[in-house]
Amino acid sequence: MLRSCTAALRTLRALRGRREGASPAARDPVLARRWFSTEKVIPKDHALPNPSWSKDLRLLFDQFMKKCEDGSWERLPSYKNSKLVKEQLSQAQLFTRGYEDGLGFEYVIFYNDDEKRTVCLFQGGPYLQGVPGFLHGGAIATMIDAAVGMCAAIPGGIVMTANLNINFKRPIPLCSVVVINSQLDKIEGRKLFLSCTVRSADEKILYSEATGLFIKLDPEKSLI
Ligand SMILES: CCCCCCCCCCCCCCCCCC(=O)SCCNC(=O)CCNC(=O)[C@H](O)C(C)(C)COP(=O)(O)OP(=O)(O)OC[C@H]1O[C@@H](n2cnc3c(N)ncnc32)[C@H](O)[C@@H]1OP(=O)(O)O
Repeated sequence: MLRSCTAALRTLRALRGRREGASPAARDPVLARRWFSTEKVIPKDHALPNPSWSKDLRLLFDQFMKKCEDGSWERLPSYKNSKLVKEQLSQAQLFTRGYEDGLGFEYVIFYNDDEKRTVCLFQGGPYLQGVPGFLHGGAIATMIDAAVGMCAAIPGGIVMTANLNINFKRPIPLCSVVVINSQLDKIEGRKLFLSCTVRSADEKILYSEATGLFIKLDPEKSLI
């Protein structure tokens, strides 16, 4: 926990330096080459270890990567930007990927198609603080929404959250690692019903429980 917070603070200091100093491209030759290059930039997959990941997060990540070897589990890649909105809103980016490494939402989601469930390994960084030393409830809700949402979107296609019910049972220490287990309970027409639990990395503490209703969008209906 201490190490991941230290890594996050290092990123913070680097960011402060960035505000005071020259442009990022001027300081970083790799970034500068990309900036001026006409080559197609391959988007960065954020669901992979980075230096801010704690030992617990890496350990769990390695365990799930092992489970992926027989094909029963699959690691879901995760990108900041969506091609769907690029033309209208060039600055749009996924809320959960909007922070520098280690400061906000560090997570990876694995999916098991046979069991219709996902496991999200999540480390909430120092920018997600609510009560001092603990994660903000809104940050927990966001991560639950994203994890349960992926569990709904894989079988359901384009879905939106219609209802999310959360019981916060214990506060989650900032920078700790939690495991969000989500499962699809039933489908009724366009409605997908899901449930999830948020537990400590050793599974001993139940932090939160939630249920969610996701609706498959009707292509005939406009969203606005
Ligand atoms: C645009 C998405 C693009 C996806 C791109 C993919 C890119 C991938 C990238 C990253 C993934 C990240 C995942 C993040 C997940 C976050 C998801 C969100 O936060 S989403 C943001 C937060 N969410 C929003 O902003 C959503 C805002 N809400 C809406 O837009 C609409 O209410 C709706 C689309 C949810 C449903 O509208 P509509 O299609 O017109 O549906 P009807 O009225 O016809 O009802 C159909 C059935 O459902 C029932 N029912 C409906 N609602 C409720 C309810 N609350 N309670 C109970 N029941 C409800 C209703 O009774 C009926 O039942 P029945 O009669 O058939 O038995």
